[in-house]
Amino acid sequence: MSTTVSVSRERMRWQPETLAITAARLSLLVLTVGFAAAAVLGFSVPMRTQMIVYLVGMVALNLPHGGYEHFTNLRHRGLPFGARYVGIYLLAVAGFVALFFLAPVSALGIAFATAVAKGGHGDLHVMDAVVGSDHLKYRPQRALAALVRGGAVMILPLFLWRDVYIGFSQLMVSMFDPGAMGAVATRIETGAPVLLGGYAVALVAHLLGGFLTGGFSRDWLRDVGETGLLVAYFTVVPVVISIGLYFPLWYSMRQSGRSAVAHRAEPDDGLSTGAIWAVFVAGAFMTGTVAAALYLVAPNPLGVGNLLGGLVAFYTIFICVVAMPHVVVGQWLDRDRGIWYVP
Ligand SMILES: CC1=C(/C=C/C(C)=C/C=C/C(C)=C/C=O)C(C)(C)CCC1
Repeated sequence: MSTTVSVSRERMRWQPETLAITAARLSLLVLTVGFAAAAVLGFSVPMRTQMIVYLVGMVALNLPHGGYEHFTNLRHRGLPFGARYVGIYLLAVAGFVALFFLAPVSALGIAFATAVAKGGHGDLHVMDAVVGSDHLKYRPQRALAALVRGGAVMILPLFLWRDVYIGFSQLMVSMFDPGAMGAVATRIETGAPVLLGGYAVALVAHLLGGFLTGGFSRDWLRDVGETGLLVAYFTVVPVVISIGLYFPLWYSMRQSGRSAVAHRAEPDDGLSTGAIWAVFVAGAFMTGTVAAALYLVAPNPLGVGNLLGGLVAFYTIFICVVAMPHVVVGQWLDRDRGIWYVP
């Protein structure tokens, strides 16, 4: 009798990863429904409020998770590996900043591609570890899944919130070269319908392909549900808020669920609290130094608009400058483990 009770309690007790995935889904669902209702009732959120939400979401909620991601990637890896990682990472940061001076429009394109890659590939590994990805049987299928999930973040808002999107893109480019602004606007204007068409084709191919290889399975159904939620969220929620809350509420929340699964599978490395604290302080110091250096070298660090807009533009360039090597060095050059490690 008591065994039955404890077994059913065990089943009912939620694992951290289940909680994280559910919380992420619920957060985006509530925001999507709320903003859809607001739109129907004719309410709109002032840009000032949107920018404050973005900064709080990205700086206070998302940045700490980025530090934690680096920490878990370097944990268990030894000093030579850590030193090599940090060295290549800083070189990549410097190279990316240099590209913003040489070709700001192309660099901005790489920054946007970083957001797509981080969102998409990060989510693919969450599917592998927690949600289920058995219906994605072939490599091109997995690449398409990552493109569709990450593309929802950057491609959909471009079409639906075009003026705001272009305005901020111009602001970001103006940090380095206000003269390059005209070129950005026309490139984005002409590229938008092509990108949206491509995205629609990729979306249908991804969902159909998953059905063909996985059938009417639980994993496929979950994929349809989550992909649909992302598409609805980025369609309905105004772009500055949608991107600013996607990273903390979806990306980071779900990655913490994946990390919970990864930790369970590996032995404790015995790092003392003091050592963990020291690594975090060193990481925070390095991050702050990169931000300060970017502020000092950029000709117009806060762009040529108002202060709040300038802060959004500066923070976005900064986070892309540190995120690009995070994906390239931390994941794609680190074949053994990478930032989205799944045991
Ligand atoms: C296009 C665009 C934006 C770009 C956001 C980007 C590019 C965010 C990247 C975030 C990353 C890489 C996070 C990593 O953890 C803004 C500023 C929201 C304003 C509206 C238009």
